[in-house]
Amino acid sequence: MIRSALSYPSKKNLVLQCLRRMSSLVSTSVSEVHPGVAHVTMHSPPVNSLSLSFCQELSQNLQVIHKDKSIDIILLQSDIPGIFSAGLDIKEFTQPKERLMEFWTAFQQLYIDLYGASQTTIACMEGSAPAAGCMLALSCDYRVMTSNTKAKIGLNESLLGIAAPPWLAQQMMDTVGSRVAELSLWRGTLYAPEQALAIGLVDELHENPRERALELAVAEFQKIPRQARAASKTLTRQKRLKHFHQERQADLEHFVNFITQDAVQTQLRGYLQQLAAKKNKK
Ligand SMILES: CC/C=C\C/C=C\CCC/C=C/CC(=O)SCCNC(=O)CCNC(=O)[C@H](O)C(C)(C)COP(=O)(O)OP(=O)(O)OC[C@H]1O[C@@H](n2cnc3c(N)ncnc32)[C@H](O)[C@@H]1OP(=O)(O)O
Repeated sequence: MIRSALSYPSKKNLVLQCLRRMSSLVSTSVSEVHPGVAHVTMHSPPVNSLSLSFCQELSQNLQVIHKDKSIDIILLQSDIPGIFSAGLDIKEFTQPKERLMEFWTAFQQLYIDLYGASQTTIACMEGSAPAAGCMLALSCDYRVMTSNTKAKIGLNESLLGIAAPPWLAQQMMDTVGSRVAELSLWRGTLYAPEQALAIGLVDELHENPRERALELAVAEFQKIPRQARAASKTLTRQKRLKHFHQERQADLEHFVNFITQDAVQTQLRGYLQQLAAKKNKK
């Protein structure tokens, strides 16, 4: 579905037009909302879970925006009320080995494309962001979250009987510090907005994260020279990305070996049943 949120009469932009054509096929849309500022909107109901195709599409859109020199700020958002992203699509974990490899490779690529984006990126979270949903937010430069207490954010992988990959754990440590990250990871804590703000997992709470993110982008971030923003990002992220590229193949093998263990598969099936049971109780 195409979002025609091109509320600003910008110059013709072939790249964005091309993105809109691609986006009409699946579950992300891209629109320029202000000169230099693009919304990337996730809309894969019911919960924006990151399936293989969703990861690939989001990556593809980010790669095209990266090449578009007219865009210097990306606002990542969801159009599903109460949800930013439910994280990885758990059903993907039960697929055959070849598919698992393709899936994890696409997820790794999404991390590279978002965490490594040269543009300034802002996560506008109007709802929950567990696990890889939190990864999307952690990969952005700035996080604005709804103040609605129903929303939760964090790395809850341990509650599924699995663990976050090392590079995601590292993002958490870089953001909230080692000790808080350590406790959060083994407890699988999902934080309410005020708690997330208190530990520095998000940067701001707002009733309307989209409105606030656009205001920040235009009134604050665009006033900082673009090349200085990009260079500052390189300072803090280059080392992590280099390490990630070195470990990428090992990370893939580790994922497949880990996720295909019988005990892990049993845990995951149980977790999916819990989700279904919760829904039936509603
Ligand atoms: C040392 C070890 C090193 C390496 C290890 C290697 C590999 C391990 C890799 C681990 C990485 C994991 C990252 C992840 O992202 S795992 C996914 C974690 N996500 C969750 O736990 C979220 C679960 N969902 C929820 O909590 C809620 O759904 C949510 C709060 C998001 C929304 O709640 P709401 O009440 O609005 O909706 P529901 O009724 O719960 O759900 C609606 C339907 O959506 C389905 N659903 C929800 N989440 C997922 C998901 N993540 N994947 C697939 N499907 C999902 C849910 O079952 C409902 O489906 P239906 O019943 O309608 O069919």
